[in-house]
Amino acid sequence: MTAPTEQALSQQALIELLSAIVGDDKVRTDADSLENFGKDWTKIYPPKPAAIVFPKTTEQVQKIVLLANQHQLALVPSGGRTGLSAGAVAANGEIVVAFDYMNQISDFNATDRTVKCGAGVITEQLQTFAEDNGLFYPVDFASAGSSQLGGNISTNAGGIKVIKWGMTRDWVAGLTVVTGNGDILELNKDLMKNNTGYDMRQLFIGGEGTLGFVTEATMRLTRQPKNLTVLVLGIPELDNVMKVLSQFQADMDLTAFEFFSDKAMQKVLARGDVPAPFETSTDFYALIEFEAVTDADMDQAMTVFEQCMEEGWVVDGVISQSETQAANLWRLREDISETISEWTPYKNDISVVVSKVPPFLRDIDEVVTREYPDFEIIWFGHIGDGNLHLNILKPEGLAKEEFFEKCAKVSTWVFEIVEKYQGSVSAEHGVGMTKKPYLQYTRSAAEMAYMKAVKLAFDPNNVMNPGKLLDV
Ligand SMILES: O=C(O)CC[C@@H](O)C(=O)O
Ligand SMILES: [Zn+2]
Repeated sequence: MTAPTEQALSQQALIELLSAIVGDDKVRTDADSLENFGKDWTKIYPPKPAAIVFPKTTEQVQKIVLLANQHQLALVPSGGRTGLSAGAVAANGEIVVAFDYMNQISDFNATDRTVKCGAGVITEQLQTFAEDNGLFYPVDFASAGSSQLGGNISTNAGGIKVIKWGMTRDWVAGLTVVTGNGDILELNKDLMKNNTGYDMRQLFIGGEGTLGFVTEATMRLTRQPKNLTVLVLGIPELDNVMKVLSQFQADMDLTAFEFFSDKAMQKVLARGDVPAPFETSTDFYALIEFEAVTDADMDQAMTVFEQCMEEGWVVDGVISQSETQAANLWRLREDISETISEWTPYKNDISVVVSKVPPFLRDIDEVVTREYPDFEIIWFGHIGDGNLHLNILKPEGLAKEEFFEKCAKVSTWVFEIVEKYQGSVSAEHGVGMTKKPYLQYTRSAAEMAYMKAVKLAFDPNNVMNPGKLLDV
């Protein structure tokens, strides 16, 4: 459906054509909107979009894409803009397609346990909807109050419950997308079983809007968990965190297993919003969550905790006795990212298979402590999934550019270790612009050539989020 390419448009003509599709009041070019909708949480690249457009239907998105093909315009999809890899940044005069008005929840089906969501539905909106209907949407993260489903799907967002419930991919029953060619595709039609060849739905999940834009999704829901209980344990040696994980997993079904360093926790505590978990301070902490359905579940957790104490892996611990206590313990972990954003952190979001975490972590920690003697290093993450967040904090007096340059150099060594362990340079935050130069540490040259071919099949004129994920 690609239309022939025509002359470049003047700004005025562009606004008129966009307004003809979505209406005058759904196109914005004021300075505040350009600044706000042109960037995500990375804040590295100065935003410079040409216009922000707010479609209300899939057909309007299709018309915008056809227009982009006709005039060689670049489109950037925009959801809650909570991304950390600059996947939704418009720094080069692009048109931002914001999904805020496509936020309807409809077609709830209690038998199939599915519900249809516009791309602009906020994660928390879906979580609340599920709860109101006696069900549960389990993909959760600190930014659930502002992230949108279209963005979650396009980045295959993970979060804090992946160990039990998986990533966003596992909850997408069907998708409506507009491809870079301007075709509307209904992918998988919400089926549980559908072995009819390539599952193209999966290409759009985690595709970062480079093949097309997700406009609607049917999401799966599940039963509500019962009495989620949180344990925080003090673990002096990093190596022992994984021993604690194995010990708990041998006997229990966990809904989360997270870790954070004392340095990370001290930053959160310094804000004064949440109390310390216990008096002893250790270099590392694990946060464990499980369903305490019966007294036996609680006894089991206590038995494993005592075993870990006897082994000397754990020196202190606390268990939540109420939902409020559980929520406060979670804040020790969930507030880290936002708290440290004050220090303009250089972010790494790396992963390996769980069994390789201890040597992987040791190798990387050695490199970063050697190479960053003057920088504060903050470790935390979803260690139960093999996913570590390594944040390097910028010292106060150092210019941002110099800091990022130094970090990028060390990144290469970090990613060589990632490659050696066959890990990922982006476990859950996506590639966007920040990780694009490092994709080859995780993807082979042959894989990347196929990825480019796929991109061009769906988006031959490279109008969909160009410059993100990979260059074509
Ligand atoms: O800021 C980060 O590095 C991680 C953010 C998020 O993925 C988290 O797990 O809190
Ligand atoms: Zn994370």
